[in-house]
Amino acid sequence: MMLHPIKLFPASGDADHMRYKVVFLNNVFTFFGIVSFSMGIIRWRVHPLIGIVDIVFGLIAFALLWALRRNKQRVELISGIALWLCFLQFLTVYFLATGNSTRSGLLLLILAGAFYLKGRQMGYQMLAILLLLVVGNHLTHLFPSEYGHLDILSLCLYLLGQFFIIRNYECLRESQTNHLKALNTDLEALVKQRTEQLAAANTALQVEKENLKTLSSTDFLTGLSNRQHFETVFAEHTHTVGRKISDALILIDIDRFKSINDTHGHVIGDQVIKTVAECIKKNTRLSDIAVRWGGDEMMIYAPRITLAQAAKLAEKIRQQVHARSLPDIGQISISCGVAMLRMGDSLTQLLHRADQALYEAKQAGRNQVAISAAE
Ligand SMILES: Nc1nc2c(ncn2[C@@H]2O[C@H](COP(=O)(O)OP(=O)(O)OP(=O)(O)O)[C@@H](O)[C@H]2O)c(=O)[nH]1
Repeated sequence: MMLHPIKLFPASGDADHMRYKVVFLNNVFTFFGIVSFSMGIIRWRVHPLIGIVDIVFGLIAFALLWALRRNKQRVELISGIALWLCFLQFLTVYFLATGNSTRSGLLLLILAGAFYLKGRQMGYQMLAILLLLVVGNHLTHLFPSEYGHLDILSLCLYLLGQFFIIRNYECLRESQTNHLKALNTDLEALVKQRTEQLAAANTALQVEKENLKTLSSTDFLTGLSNRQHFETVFAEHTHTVGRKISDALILIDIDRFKSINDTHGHVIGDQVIKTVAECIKKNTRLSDIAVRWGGDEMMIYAPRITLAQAAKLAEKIRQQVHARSLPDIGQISISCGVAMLRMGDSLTQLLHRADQALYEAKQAGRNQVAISAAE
């Protein structure tokens, strides 16, 4: 349950972080001002000096109340002034008044106020000053006082008793605060640990996602893009491509691959496919897409390229493949068919022209590049 300070007078600006002190001082000034002022008027006839002192301090209390209402942020300064004025009034009343020991209760108020408003150090100092003054004056009789030995003893005991209660309460509060702080530190560490774990898990997930994405778009054997990925990219690309398209498709097929497989087995056949794929990868730009279309058929889709450049690229790859000598097999060769993308072309139409060119290359004796007759 949340505890709230008791308000004698409603204090505005309660959102202030020092509102407890402000409310406390508001109450003290109001209560003290009324009491002191009234007591001053009552005492006026019996003891004019004390009456004047009471009235003056009552007025000062109202002045402080007014100052506090205008300057809440200066609560520390105002509370300091109030404390010392209170102390001053105690001195005047204590040393000048006669015939009444009840006002010594003011001592207890000053001590509690010092602890509450100014903290432990000020509380200790005030306790020492008050004890010294009371006991010192009683021993030296510097100022006239009607307090007897027992009065002084009980006063000192009240002061000490109050001090122990405040001190113990402070210790209790401190241990509770420390306990809360320790809990908070544990909680912060736990939150930090969990956040780090979550961040690590998130990064791992991202990496896994990227890996899966790459895997789903890559041909396992060659590392080239797979057919499905190319079909998607081609559809997106032709959707956004402008009027000035100049893209080429180079269709590549390994010559007499069936007989390589039949003679040397599928494992060696796979090696041949990988070798051709490496040559293709080595000669493609970042903007090109190298694809394993299926079986021993691969292709390069090269955007922003002329027909002559595409044919030259195909020829270069053909020469490089032919220049390689594979263990057990020796030389291998490829045939290439080149076609250019036309406005409104579907992939099937483009492929059909490239395939026709490839067929021409095969018919003409293989190990060569042919350009589509439609170009
Ligand atoms: N090793 C291996 N062989 C494959 C793979 N996929 C398809 N093949 C084989 O590749 C051969 C394809 O041969 P074709 O392209 O039809 O004919 P070819 O012998 O290359 O004759 P030309 O193309 O006319 O020169 C078939 O024997 C398929 O079994 C694969 O992933 N690995």
